[in-house]
Amino acid sequence: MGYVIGIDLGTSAVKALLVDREGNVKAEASRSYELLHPRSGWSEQRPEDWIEGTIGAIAELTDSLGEAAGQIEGISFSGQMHGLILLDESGSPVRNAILWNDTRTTEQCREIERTVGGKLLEIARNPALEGFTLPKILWVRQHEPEAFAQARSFVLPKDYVRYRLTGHIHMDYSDAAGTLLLDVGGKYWSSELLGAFQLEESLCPPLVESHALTGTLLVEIAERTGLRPETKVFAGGADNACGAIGAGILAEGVTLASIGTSGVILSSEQDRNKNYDGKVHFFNHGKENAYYAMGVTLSAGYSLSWFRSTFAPGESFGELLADVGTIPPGSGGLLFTPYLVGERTPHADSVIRGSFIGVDGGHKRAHFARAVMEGITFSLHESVDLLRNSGKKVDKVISIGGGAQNPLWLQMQADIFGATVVALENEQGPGMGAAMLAAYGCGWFDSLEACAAQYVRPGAAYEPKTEAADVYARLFPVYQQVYAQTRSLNESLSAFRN
Ligand SMILES: Nc1ncnc2c1ncn2[C@@H]1O[C@H](COP(=O)(O)OP(=O)(O)O)[C@@H](O)[C@H]1O
Ligand SMILES: O=C(CO)[C@@H](O)[C@H](O)COP(=O)(O)O
Repeated sequence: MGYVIGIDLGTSAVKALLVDREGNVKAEASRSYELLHPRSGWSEQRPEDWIEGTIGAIAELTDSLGEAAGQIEGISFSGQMHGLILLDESGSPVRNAILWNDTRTTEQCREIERTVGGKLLEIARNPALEGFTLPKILWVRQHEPEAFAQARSFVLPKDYVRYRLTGHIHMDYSDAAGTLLLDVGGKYWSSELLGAFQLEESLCPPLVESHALTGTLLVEIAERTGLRPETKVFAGGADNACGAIGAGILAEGVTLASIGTSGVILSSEQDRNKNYDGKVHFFNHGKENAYYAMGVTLSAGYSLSWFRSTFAPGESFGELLADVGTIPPGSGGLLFTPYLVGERTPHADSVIRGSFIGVDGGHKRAHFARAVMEGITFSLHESVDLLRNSGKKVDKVISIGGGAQNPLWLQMQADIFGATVVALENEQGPGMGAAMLAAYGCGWFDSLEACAAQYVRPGAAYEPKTEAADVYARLFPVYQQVYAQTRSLNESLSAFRN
């Protein structure tokens, strides 16, 4: 036998998966950690929480295996994207990590646009958005010059964890693509972009492929995790790249829908010159020399967990959603827009906030819960529309993430997207993609495709139902008007946020 471990460093928790050579998940463990919101729009985490959580989760897996833990050959990572960790000379973070869903950097985004204009789309292939890494670097330099002066390099969340496990600093292309400093087509740090912002190239870590071997474990980490010091550590990739790998999306033709904290519609892309004009993100895939296009809803699953913790504290998602099936599609005229922390696709806007529109005296809690699910799915449908309008065929969608655990939500996705929606058997999200990178890196397979053929197991398929699909087709244009009609109201309300 032989095993690999896939670590998914998510926003709410780190999840570790123990996978055998045949692709069976033998054990899983997770550790959650705090999300800090020191001010409205700010979102931070303590990097040390990721380390403790990761070590604890791996130790739980090795404990469950006992003697056989010696057969774990490799580990790899999937990580929440874009988060900035600045490291000082000794490799310690100079401040907390600033995360992908932090929107404090609007001013820095405008500065980036003024400084490099169209070059950004040409080189980094993406527009300046608050969540990306470069604006965060500029924010720290401007607002916390003492912390910035100590910084010698920057890494992304999973790179920091890998560094602490191995003692070596690297970044893979799929995650580097979300920094706005990578020449995405050329696969190198852009000296033109770095120079434009007077940033030293030495700040940027060496670049590697996602399946690259980056080292073995430090002795102290081996002792704490129960792994052998010779365990191979592979670079890993951005969570969305790993989600796509774990769903077998390695070529064009099938689309990914992921409802985690954020929501994503993703399509693999072979042509590195494909031009989406910045309307959707364009990043390097975790598969060598491949790419993907993706639209992002910032608060997808987060909208539902916000709703639960605010209006149904202590209830499970199952309890919260138990009556949603009794409410007809359209939630009795109640619409929700999921802009709880601003939005990315199709409205790059850090000021906009969510709304319930059409509240009626007859609405019960279940109408609100259903409206939240529909609003999240409508938001993802805007990304489906963008892909379709750019020539992509979206007729089969693999659905992953916590949201895929609910069959009613899978049917709703089929009805709203107008496509067949397929769930995975034993859905494990991006952690499975990370495990596959380790399995491929260990040489168990000749290609990621061969690994996917063995590891990815499609489950139930959901076809659009005509009646519901018709209701949603009529409601979607109404949903689309809410953004424009609440934009200036939110501008005025922003002064009251703290
Ligand atoms: N049983 C469920 N039914 C519906 N939605 C769920 C369920 N469990 C989790 N979710 C949704 O999935 C989200 C978490 O997804 P997950 O993929 O674990 O997130 P992340 O990787 O970002 O931490 C929750 O915020 C919630 O909205
Ligand atoms: O910012 C992005 C993608 O550009 C997010 O998708 C993050 O990568 C975090 O994802 P989850 O925690 O929702 O998986």
